[in-house]
This record gives sequence, structure tokens and C-alpha cells, in this order.
Amino acid sequence: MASIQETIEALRDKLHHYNYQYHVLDNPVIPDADYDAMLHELIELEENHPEYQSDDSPTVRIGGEPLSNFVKVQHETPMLSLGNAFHDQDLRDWDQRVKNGTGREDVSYVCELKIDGLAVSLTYENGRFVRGATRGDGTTGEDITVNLKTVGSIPLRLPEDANLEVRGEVFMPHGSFQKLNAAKEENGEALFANPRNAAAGSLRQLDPKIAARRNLDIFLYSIANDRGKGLESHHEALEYMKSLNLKVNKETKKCASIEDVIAYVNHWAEERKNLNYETDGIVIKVDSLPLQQELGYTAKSPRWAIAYKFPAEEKMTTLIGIELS
Ligand SMILES: NC(=O)c1c(N)nc(OC2CCCC2)nc1O[C@@H]1CCC[C@@H]1O
Repeated sequence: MASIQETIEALRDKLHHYNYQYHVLDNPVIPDADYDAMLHELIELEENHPEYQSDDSPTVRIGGEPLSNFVKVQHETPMLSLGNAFHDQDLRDWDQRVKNGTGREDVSYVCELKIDGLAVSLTYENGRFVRGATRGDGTTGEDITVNLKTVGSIPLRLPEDANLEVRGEVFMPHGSFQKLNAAKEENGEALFANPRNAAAGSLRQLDPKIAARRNLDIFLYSIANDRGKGLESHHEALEYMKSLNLKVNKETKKCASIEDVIAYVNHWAEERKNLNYETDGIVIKVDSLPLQQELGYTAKSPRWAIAYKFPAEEKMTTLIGIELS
């Protein structure tokens, strides 16, 4: 007969696994009703046995008591912004600067969809999610750990005792945005103008139960401090993140030349309308980490990355933000 503690731990492991399958792999392995039944069994066990409380139990995802305010967080390494490109030629000019700066002709790149959400930093200690913060001004952000714990695609535990900080973009999928605004319109409340504002507004709620209802999601795109992992390239870093159950966008692609990058950009300029989340461009990064080091940074952004911005769509909206187009 398993002890209460063993029963609680076994339930937590199962629910973490089902959650990963559902939110990260988009591959549910049990019916939602079964997941909910197990979660409520765990809630009851934890209420009856507070001595076994744990702040990375799946039950924290429903959100606890509201905060009175957000604590400030200093980012160990600044969360930088990106230089912009608007035309294919801007990308070719940037590629030439990269080649001049490194003295290399064989520079390969990684292309990532530029997710239009809220940039966040996630810190894991001994494989546990211990802190999440907004980008803020790049140096100082706000501690929104309790709200980020409600995001199903953010693992509360990693499959190994890793110590790392990763960065990514939290976003609200289109379907959730439309449902949220429909509910707000129903209640005569002000609507969110776009999914980015809805995601930011949801994460900056002091009441985590509100964030938990907003069906937010995340894509992670960089490791801020790969303490001793000895990674050589950005695409290896992304593979390592995936091996830690972290959600990385599946459209990310390694490109052998700037012409391949331009082909990727032109493909997604059209294809992005079929995605169920907002993008506002493509982020292109030099793949080699040693070459990134060599190129370094300007005052506010890396020389080894650039954002190709898609033209902002002219959307007719009424005063309260209902799109007419
Ligand atoms: N929004 C994104 O999808 C995205 C991305 N895919 N990759 C990066 O790489 C960072 C790391 C090096 C410099 C920027 N940044 C992104 O967004 C950030 C948020 C704030 C400034 C950039 O837009």
C-alpha cells in the first residue's frame, strides 16, 4: 500500500507528464475529464496533508491568492532589443557586415518566427522553475512567477537538475483572443486591441487566477547563461532546450546562406496568416556561438541577430477595437 506521500508524488509526476504531452507536444494522451479528475484528487490530498505541500505541484497552475504588487527583478544579462530590416537588401547588407566582422565567408544562420507577445525570462534551479520575470526595460523587469506557473506549456520541473535561464515570448493564441474579447464585449468591458496586449495584460494581473483562465502559451528562443553546457551553436542550444521539455517553435530553421534566409522570410510573409498566433517578423541569428561572441553587441542590440519586420497590416478597427477588415 503506497504511503500518502508516495501517492501524492506519483499523481504529481503523472500530471506533469500529461501536461507536457498536451501543452508542449500538442498530443493529449488522456481525456481532459480524466486529467481534471486526477488534478482534483491531488488538490484534495494536498488540502488534507499540507505537510506535503510543494510549490511546483501541478496544482499551483490554478493560481493562488492575488499579489499586492510585483517585485522588481534585475536581469543578470540584459534582455536586448533587435535591429530591424525591412527589405531583402537590408538582409544582404547585414550578412556582409557579419562576414566583414568575422572574416568568414561560410556563416550559417537560424531563422525564427518573431512571436508578437511579451518577452519573459525563466530561471530554473536544480531543474525546478523558481522565477519568471518580464523583460521590462531590458535591465529591470517584474517578478511574475506565479502568473507564469499558470502557463501550461511552461514546465514546473525539468527532466534533469539543470541550472539555467531561458528567454522566450508568451503569447495568446488567436482563438483564445477572440473568445476573451467576445466575453468582454458581452460584459460591456473594454476590448484588448490585439493578442499582444491581451497576453501582456493577462500576465500583469496581480491575481494569478485571472492569468490561469487566459490560455496563454510560450515559445522559448534563447539560453541566457548556458553554465558549462559547452554548446557550440544556437541550433544546438534550441535542441538542448527541447530535450529539457521546453517549448521551441517547430518552424525554426537553420539556413546555410542569406539567400536561404530570404527564401524563408518570403515564405512566411504569406504563410503566417495560417498560424494560430500573431507574428510581426522573422528573427535571424548567426548560428555559431563563437562567432556571436566575436561580433558582440551595440549599446542596445546584438550585431549577430536582426529582425526582419513584416509590413504592419492596415486594419480598420472601430473605436473600441473591433476589426472591420
Ligand atoms: N519575439 C521573438 O520571437 C524573439 C526571438 N525569436 N528571438 C529573440 O532573440 C533575442 C535574443 C538575442 C536578441 C533578441 N528575441 C525575440 O523577441 C525579443 C523580445 C524583445 C526584443 C526581441 O523582439
